[in-house]
Amino acid sequence: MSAPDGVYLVTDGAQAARAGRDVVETVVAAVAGGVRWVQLRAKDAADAEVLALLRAVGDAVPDDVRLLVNDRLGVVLAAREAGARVDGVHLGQGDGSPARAREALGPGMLVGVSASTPDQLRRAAADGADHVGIGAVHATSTKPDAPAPLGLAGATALAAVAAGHGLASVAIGGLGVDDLPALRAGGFDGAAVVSAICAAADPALQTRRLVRAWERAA
Ligand SMILES: Cc1ncc(COP(=O)(O)OP(=O)(O)O)c(N)n1
Ligand SMILES: Cc1ncsc1CCOP(=O)(O)O
Ligand SMILES: [Mg+2]
Repeated sequence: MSAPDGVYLVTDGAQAARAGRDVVETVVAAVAGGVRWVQLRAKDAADAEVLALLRAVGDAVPDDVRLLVNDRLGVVLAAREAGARVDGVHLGQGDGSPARAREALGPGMLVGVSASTPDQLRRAAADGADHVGIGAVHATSTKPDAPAPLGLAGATALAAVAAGHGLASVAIGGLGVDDLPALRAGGFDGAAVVSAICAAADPALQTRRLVRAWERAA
């Protein structure tokens, strides 16, 4: 299974609704704009709703789009058992054991872990994660309990530590088009965004801008 690369969409249903869309429409627009990595993040939804959303998104996007689920290993296991499309789970520091997720999912699925310190990166690698979300890069109103902003320099220093442990890395937190060149040049494999796409008036166009900024930095 591959590791995240390029622009990675993390969904937010409330932001999408405020912009006049649902999550499936937002994901379809982002995929039309070039996104190939999507994480369904629905903090207040019941597991059954997340599973239904996963099925709906899986039916709506091409096979080369990777689909991960935020926080909920149980939903990933249920989806796999039911034959629904799903590629892995993303776990934060308080979301349960990445080692248990790796054991349950086996080597063929993705385990992403959030990290904001070198020690968290070291443990993520030891626990069998294949990639990490490093942040928050900047302050963000999407996640009020996000770790303190690392800044671009602090985040890229952690991307180098992640690479040293054999982990792919995506940056996250307050990211926009202007951040992407420095993040890519600084060694990140991808950049994860929530509001830049979910709250955009035209999510396909905004995704194209993000993807172009990432590609130009190659
Ligand atoms: C790619 C990516 N990186 C980091 C996070 C944050 O995860 P977490 O710290 O568990 O916070 P919540 O998203 O669960 O609120 C992420 N979701 N994705
Ligand atoms: C989920 C998450 N984890 C760290 S910051 C963050 C929120 C990122 O949202 P946005 O891209 O809107 O700043
Ligand atoms: Mg979490």
